[in-house]
Amino acid sequence: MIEVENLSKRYGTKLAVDGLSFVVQPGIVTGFLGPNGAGKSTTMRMIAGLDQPTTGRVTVNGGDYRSAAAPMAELGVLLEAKAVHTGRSARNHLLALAQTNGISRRRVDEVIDIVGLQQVAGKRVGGFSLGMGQRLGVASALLGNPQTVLLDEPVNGLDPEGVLWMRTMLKDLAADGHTVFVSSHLMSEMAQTASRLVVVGRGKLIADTTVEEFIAQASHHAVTVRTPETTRLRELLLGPDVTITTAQPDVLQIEGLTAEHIGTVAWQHRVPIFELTVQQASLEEAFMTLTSDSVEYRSTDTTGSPTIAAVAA
Ligand SMILES: Nc1ncnc2c1ncn2[C@@H]1O[C@H](COP(=O)(O)OP(=O)(O)OP(=O)(O)O)[C@@H](O)[C@H]1O
Repeated sequence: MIEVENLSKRYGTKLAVDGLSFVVQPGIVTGFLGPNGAGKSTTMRMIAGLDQPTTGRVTVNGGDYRSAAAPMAELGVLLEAKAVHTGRSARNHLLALAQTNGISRRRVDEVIDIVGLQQVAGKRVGGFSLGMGQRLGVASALLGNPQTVLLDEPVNGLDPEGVLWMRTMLKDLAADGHTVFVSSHLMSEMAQTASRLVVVGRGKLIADTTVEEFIAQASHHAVTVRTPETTRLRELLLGPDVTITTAQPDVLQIEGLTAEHIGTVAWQHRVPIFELTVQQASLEEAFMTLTSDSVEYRSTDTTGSPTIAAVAA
């Protein structure tokens, strides 16, 4: 479990993290989302004990994990590209890490298997692709079989097979009772991986909720109806707080009524319905809506980047 209480971090005049409080529970994957510069990495660095909070506190598994007898069994961390001896093989890198932390050689082979680096474990890390480097980073994080794992953008640089592997591995870890806290810019990926979301913008908490609630909050609750009798159906449904627009000659867009209500009225008045669809925002759309006021750097290209990877002008 990770408990973050009234956490703030100031760099000069910049308040990078502003009074954040949230709890990351074991047994599920929790996603950490926010536009560029929202304070995700700073928060993760403070959780990992690599940065000192200006105010507030963090506990991992109920205490200060660094003073635990075996810190690597408490928290496994994958932050941005790690400093690794590029001349060393992946196995030797992990062996060195294991030795200094009292971890067995057997566990080194286990984590190499878990991350799928068996074929290249003897090769120099310097020749690794970004994706292989990410897998090695995950292997290091898992070496101590930690109760809690903290991963900053772990799918960065992974190919589709690697992304699928990461998703499955994170879910398996959570299903085994671990606490899994993972940041990503890839909203669609988070939708498939995480059960809960902590969303930040300009250092502040925007949402701490389930993926479903997050999407529902930002959805317009519009219902699309396809019928050959648009005029009649419109007359039957119009009322206070109901907005009906004609999307196509045989398609109505209805806001303010549930699909159940629309379907029942149509059935009662023998109006044929060929389609009745509840519109739901995608996680990308929900994210854009809820964080639109907190984007620090905005891209001038508004053609719909799926990643909100905003560009500083
Ligand atoms: N060492 C530092 N000195 C000064 N400002 C910093 C420092 N580290 C981060 N910041 C600022 O704090 C804010 C939060 O940065 P942070 O890297 O935590 O955001 P982020 O959500 O991880 O962003 P990204 O998704 O781009 O990685 C940014 O405005 C950043 O410029």
